[in-house]
Amino acid sequence: MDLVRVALDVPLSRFFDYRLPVGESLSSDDIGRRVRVPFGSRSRIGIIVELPATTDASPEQLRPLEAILRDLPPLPPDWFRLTRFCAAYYQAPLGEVMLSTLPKGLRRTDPPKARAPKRKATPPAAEMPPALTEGQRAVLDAIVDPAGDKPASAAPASDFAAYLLHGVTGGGKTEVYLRLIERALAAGRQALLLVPEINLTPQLEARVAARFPQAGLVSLHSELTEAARTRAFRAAFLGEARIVLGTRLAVFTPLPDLGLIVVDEEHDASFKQQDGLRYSARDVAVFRAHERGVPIVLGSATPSLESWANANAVFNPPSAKSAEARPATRYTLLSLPARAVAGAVLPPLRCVDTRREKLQDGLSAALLAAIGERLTRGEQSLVFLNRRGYAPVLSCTACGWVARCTRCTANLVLHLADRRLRCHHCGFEQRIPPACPSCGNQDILPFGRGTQRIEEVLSARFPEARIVRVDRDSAKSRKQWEALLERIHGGDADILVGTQMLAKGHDFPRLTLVGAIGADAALFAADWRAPERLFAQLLQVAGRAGRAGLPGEVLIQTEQPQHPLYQALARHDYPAFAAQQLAERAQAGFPPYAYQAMLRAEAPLMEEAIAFLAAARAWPEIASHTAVMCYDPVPMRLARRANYERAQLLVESSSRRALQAFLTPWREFVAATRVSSRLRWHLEVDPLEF
Ligand SMILES: Nc1ncnc2c1ncn2[C@@H]1O[C@H](COP(=O)(O)OP(=O)(O)OP(=O)(O)O)[C@@H](O)[C@H]1O
Ligand SMILES: [Zn+2]
Repeated sequence: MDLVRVALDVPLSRFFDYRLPVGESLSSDDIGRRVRVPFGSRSRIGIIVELPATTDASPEQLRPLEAILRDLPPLPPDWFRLTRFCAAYYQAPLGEVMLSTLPKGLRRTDPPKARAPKRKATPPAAEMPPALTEGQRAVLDAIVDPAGDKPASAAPASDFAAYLLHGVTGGGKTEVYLRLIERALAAGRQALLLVPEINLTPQLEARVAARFPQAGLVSLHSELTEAARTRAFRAAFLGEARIVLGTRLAVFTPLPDLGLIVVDEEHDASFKQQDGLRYSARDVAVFRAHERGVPIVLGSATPSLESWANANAVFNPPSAKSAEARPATRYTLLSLPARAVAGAVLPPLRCVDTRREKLQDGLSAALLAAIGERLTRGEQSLVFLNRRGYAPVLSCTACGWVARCTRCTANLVLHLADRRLRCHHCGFEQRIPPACPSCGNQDILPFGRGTQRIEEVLSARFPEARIVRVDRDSAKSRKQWEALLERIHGGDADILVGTQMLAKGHDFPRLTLVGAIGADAALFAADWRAPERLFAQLLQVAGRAGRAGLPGEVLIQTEQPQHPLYQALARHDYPAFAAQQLAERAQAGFPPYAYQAMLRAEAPLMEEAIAFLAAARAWPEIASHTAVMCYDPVPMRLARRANYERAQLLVESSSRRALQAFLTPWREFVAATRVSSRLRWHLEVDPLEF
């Protein structure tokens, strides 16, 4: 009998066998093809993983396939290896992983009629590249040529090499990427360029397209329509698109001629998927480059400490708790120590000590004066505050009532722009009450400041200035975001007030002042990764100043001017900051000197969530995994979200291998536990947030 084994998008670690209908035939070349199969009372799309000789299914269970889809070539073996790796490493069911990496259009049993893609007009002539700076030249010389143009006999089995490109802000990393892409294209290969949030980088898209108008560049990200994403995926898979620019999900695109992977802003937390398959696209990209034998470049002005440790043997002291000796330098460190534009230097950065002065609506005299100077000179200023809304707290001055979310352990944020109170965790919203709901007092007041309030303060202070606020409320859609960017680029903005949306990757030539306010909170956050994130954010946002030859300046309002983080920042000294943080982490046995996984549970009652985790912790075989430390279940910091109480259980080991060896059987045990239908759980490997 002709048997077909199929992977399906179901939360089970197994495949399903079907019968080949009479008259159809398949060969091993068809492994990787999509098929439509009956499953329960419905049809589903699956992927052929094997043509087995025998099956455990009884003849009655064995149903015939409904259709073999031949609109695309079969998914290739390297894609199987990639998805298998992810399923094993991230402890997720293989079928679910495989199907979830495909665009929705290819997972539908009723695919919409494919429209022919709009023919693009004849591409314009390619833009001329600038002459390289010395730094860029040195970096490019150090990176192996992805070209497979060596004589076959001399070609090594693999061109894999991983580079960490540490380039100061404005150092010209993008030009390095473009030159690498050029080399890959010239060698007849495809290039994959991963960026954290495509929304934030229409500029990059335009730059790549202008440089390589013939390369059929496609973008892959979650904001595309289903049809557009399917089209882009096809073009990449068929090799028509020679450059793929995308967010984390693009890392799984089958690319027959892959020759280069670049991960820009590799430190960015957006590379980590926070639901479903919780993978790190950066880490998956490194695996993929290794597996395909192609070079990979991770770029950042503020690399993740994981990557920095991988590129610096010196930060891997043998004294670190690590049992498994970390391979000395797994990545080659390359750097761009100076700005690329002639005359552009890193802006001087100064802390404004706010203990010594009375702030005017949250703004120091020094910052206000500096903004005033920019206005006179016709330059732009950016006030950075990573908190959207008007104020984080609305409270009654008489009874102390505070507007809280009824569904979460969180305050409601006041949004004056549309007169609403909003929960930033669950999306709940309501009108602003006219009086205190608790005591009836009419005097309820906002406390603290968000971007809307700073915008209001600045427009009262500088009525003649054109102020543009950029945050997730003002740039809800990509269209709105592009309109704002256009306004800023067109010079129709004097003062920008924005969250981290403005910190990343932008190049505004007339921007010469950056002021950061409200940053201190992160210094004392309970999350031990908070300093790493704060440093990266501030250095990135500071890096927006003075990029085009006009001298820039950065002011940071703080009550802790002597804090080592700010001191390192003032010197633009990422290596010193990283060294200090890594020393602390080695001491405390935190990543990258330990490997972690987190089991989380949520249920209507905290007891249920904790009990589930306690049962997981009571796994009888736990004692035999001596290299793994299993902590006690605890409520999460945001203990309730959207009416679910949340708890977590951390497991940790100094050996990645030992952790993996523990997780696989443990997950099976956990998955087999009977739980109430109201309880949800997931296991996350290498969690970033606590
Ligand atoms: N070789 C060069 N000659 C002249 N200008 C250059 C050169 N390389 C890059 N530039 C310019 O320098 C500026 C900064 O470059 P780019 O945006 O690539 O920096 P980056 O390292 O990606 O910075 P960031 O991390 O801050 O985004 C850009 O305006 C770019 O056009
Ligand atoms: Zn809420």
